[in-house]
Amino acid sequence: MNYIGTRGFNEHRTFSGALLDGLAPDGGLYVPQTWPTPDFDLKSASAGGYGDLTVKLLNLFGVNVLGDHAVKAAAQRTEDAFLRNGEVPLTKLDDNLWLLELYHGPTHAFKDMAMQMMAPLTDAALAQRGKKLTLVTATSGDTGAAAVRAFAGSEHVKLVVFHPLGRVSPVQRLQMTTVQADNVLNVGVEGDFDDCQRIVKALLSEPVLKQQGLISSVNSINWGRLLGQVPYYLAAAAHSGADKPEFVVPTGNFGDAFAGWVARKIGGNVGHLHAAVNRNDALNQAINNGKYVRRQATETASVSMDVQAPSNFERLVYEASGRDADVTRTLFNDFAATGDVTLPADLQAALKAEVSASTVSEETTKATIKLAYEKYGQVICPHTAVALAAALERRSDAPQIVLSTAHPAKFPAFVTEALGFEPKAPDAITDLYGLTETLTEMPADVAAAVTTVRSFIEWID
Ligand SMILES: N[C@@H](CCOP(=O)(O)O)C(=O)O
Repeated sequence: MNYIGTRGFNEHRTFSGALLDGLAPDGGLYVPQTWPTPDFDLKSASAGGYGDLTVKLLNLFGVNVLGDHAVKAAAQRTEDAFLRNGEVPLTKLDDNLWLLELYHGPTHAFKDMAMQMMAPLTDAALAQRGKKLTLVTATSGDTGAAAVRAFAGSEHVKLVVFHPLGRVSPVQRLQMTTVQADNVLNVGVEGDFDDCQRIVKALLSEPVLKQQGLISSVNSINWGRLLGQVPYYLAAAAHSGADKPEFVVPTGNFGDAFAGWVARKIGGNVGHLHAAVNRNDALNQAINNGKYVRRQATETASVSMDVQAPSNFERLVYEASGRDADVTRTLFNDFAATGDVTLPADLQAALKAEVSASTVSEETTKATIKLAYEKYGQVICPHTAVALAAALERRSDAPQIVLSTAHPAKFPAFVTEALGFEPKAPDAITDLYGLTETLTEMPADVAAAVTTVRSFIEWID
């Protein structure tokens, strides 16, 4: 299994190469050269357990270049982050309606599954090459916390996490800034998530940094990160017993929804995919109105979804255009230059055939948190509420699985406003309050980021 880029990069990287590059050298995103056909039954694939399913899936996508030991370690760690008391965390709300609780890992967000897996895989890839690595990562809250948790203390990795200053929840910030590890640097950027992601993409091809050693990212632009999110679609679909359930996904950088697309593409028991966004709805506008426009992100309660330039939209465009690298490159280069592109009508229609999308207001988000508690007895986070609201609006006889992506105690203020009481927090969250924080601040500027990262990574080979 080799990987190529969405903008025409065709040098065929192995999984290991794609993992350590993060982005293809021409700025495109890595995708498998061809979509593999599993030689195992995906519908019953989780019968042997989540770890076993993950091993099969990782091998299918060529992760075995890193050796069986690394694959097994990765699968074990992702299983530990996924299960709730040893079980698939699927909660039935109603006939044909489930919540998939993806927040039972160490930082109480769905990012833990893939990030726990990325740490042993990255270690194995570096050991094979005898190299060290700088990881740069943009976060609107959950990715950064999960990355810090997974990589803190790693001997071979230095991790720099950029978050929009004052625009992640206090718990998310504490999860990042209170981890005192020499190999981790937290940077608050005077801007929004899209500024952070733009900076990260620029750093990956920055000549001075590249000269100093390997540099990659653990955002979902990295194929390895995204692959770690595929198994839970298959496990949830199998566990529900439903035939081709629809998945409704709270959406920011579009990595999670695209992982669902991958699960379906390789023949998984996955039906329709719906991306639910908050009022930062560039993705919804692109899919439904054919206009992809970059606006400044505004703050919402579902803060991790405050994204206006969702990176994985590029993978969807590549696939929907029939893997047309010229169309993809032109569209995303134009978008980077002007921030305003109109999609060709045939491309828009093709995108719509793959994924639907809708926008949920702040008012509806709050009302849905209340409804989830009163009708279903569930306390949910604002991101989950966005997806549940979208699912309820789409309700038919079709089975639906709503991804519940974070613990409500990561967003206590808004959840308390909605419910009139504070969500019960696990010890891992209450223990954060009062700890010492370490944070560097910086303008939303690539040159400033280069200086910041350079002075942090002087040990690189
Ligand atoms: N919602 C994310 C934004 C980054 O997404 P990723 O999937 O590309 O890592 C966050 O919480 O940071």
